[in-house]
Amino acid sequence: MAIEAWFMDESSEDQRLPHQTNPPEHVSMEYLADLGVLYWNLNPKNFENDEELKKIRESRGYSYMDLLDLCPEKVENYEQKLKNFYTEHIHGDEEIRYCLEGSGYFDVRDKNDRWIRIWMKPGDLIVLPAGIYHRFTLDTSNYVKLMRLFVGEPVWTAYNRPQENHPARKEYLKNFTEKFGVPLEAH
Ligand SMILES: CSCCC(=O)C(=O)O
Ligand SMILES: [Fe+2]
Repeated sequence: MAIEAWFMDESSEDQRLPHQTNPPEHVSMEYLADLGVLYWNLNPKNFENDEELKKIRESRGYSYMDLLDLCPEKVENYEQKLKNFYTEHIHGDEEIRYCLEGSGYFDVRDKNDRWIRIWMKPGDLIVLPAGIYHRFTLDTSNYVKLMRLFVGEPVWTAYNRPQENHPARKEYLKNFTEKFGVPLEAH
């Protein structure tokens, strides 16, 4: 099963709406893979003893794991956190999220700096590469339960855009240049 992703429209309406263009422009897994985004579809009901998840964690060194239940009762400074999640940023490391319940949107910038909206639903595991500009919002269902994975001790620090001199950003752009032979415009 593939994940659903599309280019976003320019409207400033409620961030929890789908923001599809008219007509919709769907984005393939191959296109996302070119941006360095990895994807797996797993059985979310079996996350506690899933051999496939175990293999992914072992092969990629994801030793750390915790669960984030994104609702006002369970998260301190809920509104502020949601605001921060939707502020465009990068990290010095991969961001790995596995959706167990509910749903939400990860937005990532493509090589022409357009927003791609990735709809995370139960069973979707994605890896965003270090240095990719991204943000996250709940959708209109208003609830998501995510597994967070990390290599070693987790670092959640977000560096808000612009970050063109951040080593992770430079490295990400360099990977692009090597892959496509042309530099990604620095924004
Ligand atoms: C709710 S997890 C996704 C938000 C995000 O980009 C982050 O935590 O850095
Ligand atoms: Fe992030």
